[in-house]
Amino acid sequence: MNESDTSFDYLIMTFIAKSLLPPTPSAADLLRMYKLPALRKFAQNFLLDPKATSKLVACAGKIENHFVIEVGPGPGGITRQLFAQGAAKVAAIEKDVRLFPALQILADAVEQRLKLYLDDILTFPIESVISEEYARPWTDEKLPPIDIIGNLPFNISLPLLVQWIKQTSTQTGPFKFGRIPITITLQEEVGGRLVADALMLQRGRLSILCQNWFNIKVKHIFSGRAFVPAAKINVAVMQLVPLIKPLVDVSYNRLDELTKLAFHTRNKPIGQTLALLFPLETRSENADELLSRAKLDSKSHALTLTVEEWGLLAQIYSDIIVRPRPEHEKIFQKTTHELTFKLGETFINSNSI
Ligand SMILES: C[S@@+](CC[C@H](N)C(=O)[O-])C[C@H]1O[C@@H](n2cnc3c(N)ncnc32)[C@H](O)[C@@H]1O
Repeated sequence: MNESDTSFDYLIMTFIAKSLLPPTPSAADLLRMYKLPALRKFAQNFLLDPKATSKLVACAGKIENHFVIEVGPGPGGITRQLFAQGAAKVAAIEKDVRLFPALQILADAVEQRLKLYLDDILTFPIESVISEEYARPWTDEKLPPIDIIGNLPFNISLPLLVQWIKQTSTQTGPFKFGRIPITITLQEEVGGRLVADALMLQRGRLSILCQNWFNIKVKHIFSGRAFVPAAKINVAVMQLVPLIKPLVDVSYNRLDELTKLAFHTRNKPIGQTLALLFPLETRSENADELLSRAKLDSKSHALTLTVEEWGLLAQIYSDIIVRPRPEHEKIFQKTTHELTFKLGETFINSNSI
């Protein structure tokens, strides 16, 4: 938290919070009242200090009259700040049933404006709770008055992020309502991977996938001590705003397949790695075509390539594998199967990035 967040700004926030929210016990009081220890299985590291929760919500920008989807409200510390900063409505999805009596107190105080859902955010259809009145065309410069906000449970942050990137790439799920900005906490190291440029060691599959579809900013870094219980690492507040046009118009699956393979063996020259995408019988011919059409040297390394170069590679790869060559298709399927076997479950089939 920097200097300017403390004194005057904080007094104003507190004043506004009081004027917009009827008096209710604080999130910390609710945890004490209901005797709710944080549970590891739900990756619970609560943000209870109102200065910290107001900072997190401020990272989302202006949310006045917005519809907010909150991931994992916990005892409601961030939820109350959403109302304090003017959210019109909040849909909060929480998996831990123990927290509902505490959250219900807040829901009663704000009447119909807070809807609670006992569910798993990984399978919850977010789009089903957003009403059409908040939608904006994808191509509008102006973002829709909808936000996804959350102090995410670390154990599901990566699969959730991957799901949102996929949905953004096809403008489906909640993103059928427009370019909804996402403001979330991630481990600082993971946040670093999202924004890592070419040549940075943190650069990986996640950097390429995120940067192709989002404008990403690190908005704030919390020390692990800001959380209850304290987190062992620093935590970054990241904001991801979907781009009107991706850097490269390419399918998520192709870009994912290519970067998964290339960053798995990131120290090898790209020519060697990318050749593995193709069946043995056509390997050298296809790999040569891929590199020459992308104007890349076979000795380049994964870390040196720009998102645009990855995108172009994925487009050409797509081109090559969908070519109508029945015998090629057969061989290709066989080789992919062999690859899965050779490199093990964790490689081709894993979600790990
Ligand atoms: C890091 S805590 C944050 C809690 C609260 N927002 C705060 O900042 O104090 C993560 C929250 O997500 C909830 N959670 C964990 N897994 C979840 C899932 N799959 N779906 C929905 N909520 C989940 C946890 O129970 C917990 O309340």
